[in-house]
Amino acid sequence: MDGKEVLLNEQALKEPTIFNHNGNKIITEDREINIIAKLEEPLIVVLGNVLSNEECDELIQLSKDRLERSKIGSVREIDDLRSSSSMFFQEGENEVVARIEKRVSQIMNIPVEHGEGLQILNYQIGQEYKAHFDFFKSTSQAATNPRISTLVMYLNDVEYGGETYFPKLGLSVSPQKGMAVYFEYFYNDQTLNELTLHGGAPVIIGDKWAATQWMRRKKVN
Ligand SMILES: O=C(O)CCC(=O)C(=O)O
Ligand SMILES: [Fe+2]
Repeated sequence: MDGKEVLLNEQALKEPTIFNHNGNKIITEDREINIIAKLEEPLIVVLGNVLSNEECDELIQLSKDRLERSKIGSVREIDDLRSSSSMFFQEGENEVVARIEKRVSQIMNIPVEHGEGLQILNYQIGQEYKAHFDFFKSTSQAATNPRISTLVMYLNDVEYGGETYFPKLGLSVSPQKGMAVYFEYFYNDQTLNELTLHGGAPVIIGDKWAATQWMRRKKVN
């Protein structure tokens, strides 16, 4: 190989991803998910038809009396970074949660047992989640079982604001009921992981409901 060929090969070589779906659909046990848009590296995938309208409404109903001010980090502290309210479901807590966990595990290609409980988030006007990384600091205790990927599902349409934005990539995803955005940050190349910096933009009109699934490298507990 001459120098030029080596260079071309290096450029063509992408790191393997956890997400393993090609084509325009993901066929899970109980639903066909649409692959709408992809950024290749770091991999970010916009997905449609992840949840039915009824599932979105049910998740809101089941969580709305259990919301508390959101916390951050592996030690769960209150911080200005995040002004939303949220709650976690226990794994398999009820029928709809169990069904969604199973589907999400097939989308994310990671066993259900590696998931932190499904988290429901509610943002009122002006509330936001400032730009952050979902992975833990390498110095934190939780880093022995790192977070590797995230799926943010939208449970309602937000009239204005509330986008999930990736400031280093100039990308933002508007919340649409039943749709989701997937991203992963388990690359060997740490610069790729750092490109997954993201936030939930302030809601300007309406309110925003979302469900987040964070996956870990190993089983949780
Ligand atoms: O609300 C959003 O759009 C983003 C949520 C998020 O970043 C998270 O739950 O980690
Ligand atoms: Fe996040």
